[in-house]
Amino acid sequence: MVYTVTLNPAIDYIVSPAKFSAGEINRYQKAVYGPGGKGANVSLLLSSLGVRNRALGICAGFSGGEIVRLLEERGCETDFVRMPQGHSRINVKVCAPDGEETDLNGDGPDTPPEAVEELLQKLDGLGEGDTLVLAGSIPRSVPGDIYAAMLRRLEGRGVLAVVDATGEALRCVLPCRPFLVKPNSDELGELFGVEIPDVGTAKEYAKLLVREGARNVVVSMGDKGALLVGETGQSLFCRAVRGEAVSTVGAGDSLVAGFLYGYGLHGTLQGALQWGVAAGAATAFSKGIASGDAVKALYPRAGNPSPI
Ligand SMILES: Nc1ncnc2c1ncn2[C@@H]1O[C@H](COP(=O)(O)OP(=O)(O)OP(=O)(O)O)[C@@H](O)[C@H]1O
Ligand SMILES: O=P(O)(O)OC[C@@]1(O)O[C@H](CO)[C@@H](O)[C@@H]1O
Repeated sequence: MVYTVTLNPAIDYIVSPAKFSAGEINRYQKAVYGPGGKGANVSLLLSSLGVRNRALGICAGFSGGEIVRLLEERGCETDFVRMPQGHSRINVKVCAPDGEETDLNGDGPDTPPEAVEELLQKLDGLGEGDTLVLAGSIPRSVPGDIYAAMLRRLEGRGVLAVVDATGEALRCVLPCRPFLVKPNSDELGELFGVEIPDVGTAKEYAKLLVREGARNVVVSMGDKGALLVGETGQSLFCRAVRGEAVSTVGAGDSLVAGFLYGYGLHGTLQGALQWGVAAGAATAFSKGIASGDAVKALYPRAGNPSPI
């Protein structure tokens, strides 16, 4: 069973004004909103692809209740810790007509140690055959090494760990030997204080993450595609599917969901990467997270990942 953890879930409110300029009143006609936060997005797409999973996390207030309701409405099993104070964030995504996207992501509610402890206890039942996806930002009030603490708690239980995090939260999980980490190229660059202009440079720095302990690293590179570097030294590149992007919000999370779906289907990293790239594109080409059917329809257009 796959479990996703979203410590800081959100309602994503996506607007596409006909014109957008900072400092002015920008009017929009229609908005699309849905449950968000990286782990929740992975759960949404896995459910739509028919992969049984449970979305875990911590939420609060009217928005937290709505996030859980919307997830369940879309077929996700959920088990969130509900805090009595505060409210989960509402993240506003502005898609400008020129294709540029602006994200307004909140800090999220204060999250006390008791809420984190309650969540940790929910993880205690995981074991052999389970996959745990830890994805998204860590609320300010939660220790920055919480993902590493979760993985240490599960050590020796045969749980496959997937981590989509940035900065120190990512670095400190590496010694726990996660099955997969998925930085995008900017996040990988930030980790080493460098620019990642091309696939060759991405490969060089992804290898360093493998050396620090990651079993597999996927570097997502937006409309270029995605690179995989594995612990046995293999590296594969899969070019992005060509098409018109509508909103790339959640494309990285979709890549993670597609990767897990493909890995379950084929049992190979190659198959996993190809499904991941198809899923990322399916979400980039739609407003909100793509449906499983849209991913399956795009899969034949995703090229075979090839050694690089
Ligand atoms: N414009 C696009 N056209 C085709 N495929 C895309 C496009 N944008 C993203 N993708 C696919 O989705 C994958 C993930 O996208 P991206 O690298 O933007 O992730 P991300 O930065 O982690 O996104 P987010 O944080 O919003 O989830 C890419 O590796 C690519 O395969
Ligand atoms: O602030 P974080 O946790 O880093 O990212 C949150 C977020 O931008 O990530 C998802 C897209 O990947 C959205 O659903 C959500 O709003």
